[in-house]
Amino acid sequence: MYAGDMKDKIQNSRLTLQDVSLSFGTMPVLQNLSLSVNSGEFAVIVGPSGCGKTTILNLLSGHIQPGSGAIHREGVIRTVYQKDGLFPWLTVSQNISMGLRSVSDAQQREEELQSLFELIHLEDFKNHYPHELSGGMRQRVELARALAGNSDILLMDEPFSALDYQTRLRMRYELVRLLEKRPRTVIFVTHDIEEAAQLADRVLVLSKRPATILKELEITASKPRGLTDGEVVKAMKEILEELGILREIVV
Ligand SMILES: Nc1ncnc2c1ncn2[C@@H]1O[C@H](COP(=O)(O)OP(=O)(O)OP(=O)(O)O)[C@@H](O)[C@H]1O
Repeated sequence: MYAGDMKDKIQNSRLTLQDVSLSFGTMPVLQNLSLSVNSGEFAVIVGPSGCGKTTILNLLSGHIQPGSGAIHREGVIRTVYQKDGLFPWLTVSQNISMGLRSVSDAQQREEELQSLFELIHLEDFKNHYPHELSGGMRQRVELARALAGNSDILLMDEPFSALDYQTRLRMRYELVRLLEKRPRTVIFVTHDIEEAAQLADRVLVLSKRPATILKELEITASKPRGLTDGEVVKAMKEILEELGILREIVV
């Protein structure tokens, strides 16, 4: 699937959890949780540590099954995690090609690979191995692999949290730029309130475990958003308030 067709195809990528409950042993992690992510939407999930954010992504990807409730998914899902998911024994080019296995035509695969390299500006590193790249470069390769071929939905679990602050800021802009070229439906988990406010169309603020949605915050400002843009600062304040963090710091 190529950029031109993507806007149409993305119309069909929806994700829904309906009344989902899940326990690990006797510990309830999710209780009657419902949420829905629209085609082309960038939804960010924030919430206290251990409240069930990764569990929600695992349910959405189909890695685990709910105890009760329904999950509805339409579209090809790719995941990007915090931990470097590249195969260390494969070159950058071979790693990205893993995302192109469904493209059967060799020439089409080669063209797509070339276009992905141009997109992430790493043409000179095709034959390098992951350990020869910086952390930010490795995450760009991860993004290229996730955006390769016919994916529709990206599930991203704290993808930038292992990077230094400046690289994280750059990666936010990079992600916005890449999604402009290759639109996807995104569900993005983060602890970083700035990141949420700069990237999200909608922020879902979760409660402590068992997680419920405390607040849904729509952010309509155009992207890329600056860190000190009015809407970004306002959203950060609202998220912090909802999480009870602003109150704790002030007290
Ligand atoms: N496979 C599992 N078996 C047992 N317990 C689990 C399993 N996976 C997660 N848990 C527990 O479920 C709860 C939710 O975990 P989860 O990883 O979804 O939280 P999280 O919100 O993503 O946390 P963090 O923000 O710290 O990454 C935690 O208490 C965790 O210990």
